[in-house]
Amino acid sequence: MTIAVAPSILAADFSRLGELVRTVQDAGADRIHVDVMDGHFVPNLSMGPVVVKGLRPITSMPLEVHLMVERPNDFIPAFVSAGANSLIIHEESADDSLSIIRDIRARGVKVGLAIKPRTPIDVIVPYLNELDLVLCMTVEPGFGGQAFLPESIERILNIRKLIEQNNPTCELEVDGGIDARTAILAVKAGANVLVAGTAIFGAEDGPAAATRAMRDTCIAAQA
Ligand SMILES: O=C(CO)[C@H](O)[C@H](O)COP(=O)(O)O
Ligand SMILES: [Co+2]
Repeated sequence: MTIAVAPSILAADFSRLGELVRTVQDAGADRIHVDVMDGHFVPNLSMGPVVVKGLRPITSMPLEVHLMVERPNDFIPAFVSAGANSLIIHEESADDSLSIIRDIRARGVKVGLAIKPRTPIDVIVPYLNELDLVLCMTVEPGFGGQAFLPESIERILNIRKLIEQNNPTCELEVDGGIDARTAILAVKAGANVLVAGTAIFGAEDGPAAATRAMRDTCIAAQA
């Protein structure tokens, strides 16, 4: 399966956001990950549809929105209108995940389901047939810059098995503490989409070199 690198703009310098997005695009990033936090589902605030709207005309990369919010249903129309290409909701955030998943797809955008590190992985099974992507959180959601949780590896292996059994075209994304070292472990366990914020936008040698290095090492790990 193709490996995709998804820089998370949560770690970017917002005064230079457009320039940095173009930099990672030119370096081979595959999509941009937009972390949306409401101060309720997670104890932090971040960004909303205006950021997606602002980025839409300056990049050809797909914009994927990771909704860490209560009542995700309330925000779907605004993100779709702003130009999001995929919306990822948390299984833990809504009682009616299936109807929200169907609503997102009916609006012509891709749909993903995220689970937090302590959520049993089996919760994804009833939805798998209708998903484009499963997001396995590898830190507690809410903040960038945290350390990858090592117990995630077994979860990734087991989610990959569920995907192969139920919907082999579904992507498996990992998010949280992904750097060159943990990306290789995640890819070997079965992940194919790598979200990285701090490791890309906080890299000493800059976001372009970090994007290229992550792509190259993951492709090598997969071979
Ligand atoms: O969803 C997130 C946090 O809830 C972020 O996408 C994630 O933390 C990426 O940041 P970093 O690579 O710095 O860990
Ligand atoms: Co995220």
